[in-house]
Amino acid sequence: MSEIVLETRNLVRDYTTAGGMFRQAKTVRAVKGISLKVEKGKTLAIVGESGCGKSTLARMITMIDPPTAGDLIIDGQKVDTAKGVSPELRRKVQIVFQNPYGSLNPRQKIGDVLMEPLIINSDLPASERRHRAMEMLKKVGLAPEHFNRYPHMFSGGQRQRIAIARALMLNPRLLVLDEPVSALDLSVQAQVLNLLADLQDEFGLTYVFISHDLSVVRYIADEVMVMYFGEAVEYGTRDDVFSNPQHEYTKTLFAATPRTDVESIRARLARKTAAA
Ligand SMILES: Nc1ncnc2c1ncn2[C@@H]1O[C@H](COP(=O)(O)OP(=O)(O)OP(=O)(O)O)[C@@H](O)[C@H]1O
Repeated sequence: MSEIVLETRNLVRDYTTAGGMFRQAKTVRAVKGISLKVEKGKTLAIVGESGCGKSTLARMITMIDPPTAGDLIIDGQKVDTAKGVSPELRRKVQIVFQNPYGSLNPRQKIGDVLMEPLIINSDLPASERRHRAMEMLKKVGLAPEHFNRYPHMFSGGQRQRIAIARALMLNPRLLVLDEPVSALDLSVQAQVLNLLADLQDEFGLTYVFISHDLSVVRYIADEVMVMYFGEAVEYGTRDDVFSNPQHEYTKTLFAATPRTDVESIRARLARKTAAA
């Protein structure tokens, strides 16, 4: 039987902007009732143009920003969204942001970046924390000597690997990836996407992958949701959505998007690695 790691039922998020002397307070419904289910080990990609509510949905799933209404169910358990994030939820659900420059503290060595979640959320002894951080560095394709270096000493792709490693330190069930490769060069994008695919296989991870890049989505997703003005206008398997889009907006989006070919870069990288 399939195991559902993430379910949302009618998630809604309203934002109220403050009023002023000449302005009335206004409420904007950024997400208008999103329902979805993601099975263990699968990737749901959320696509749509800027401002359609993708990041708001990501922030609700990770409880950075609690929903205004609706249900959030993680591993079959309804989250009490009024109570804020429990330590259990923090362990199970992690997020990786687009900007690896902004998400790492420049004054913290990489080893400390990786060990921090364990200090806050576990009672592992220091030697074990260090061992786990070293192991995770290797898993994301970095080396033990990187442990004592600072973020500015790494390239963009390496920094994103560090952010992914940090997100995995607590063995989460669900990883929300908010445009994780958008800030990277195309060839580096392919490497990071490969890494994410490998880590998913190794750890049985479930992904919610937010992106505006359809070639990336075509490569990484099992299922695709297309959002438009806070609503899901399309939701289905990747092949169904790509080969037979139903909604006018999706048809226009697909027609307007040039295909940057991440898949061909991936194939080239695979050939290079095989030849090395
Ligand atoms: N904190 C906030 N206060 C007020 N309005 C907000 C806030 N966050 C988001 N919004 C509004 O909610 C809507 C959805 O924004 P959101 O950032 O989720 O879209 P997005 O699809 O992720 O866009 P992008 O790809 O540009 O990040 C937008 O109209 C945005 O202006």
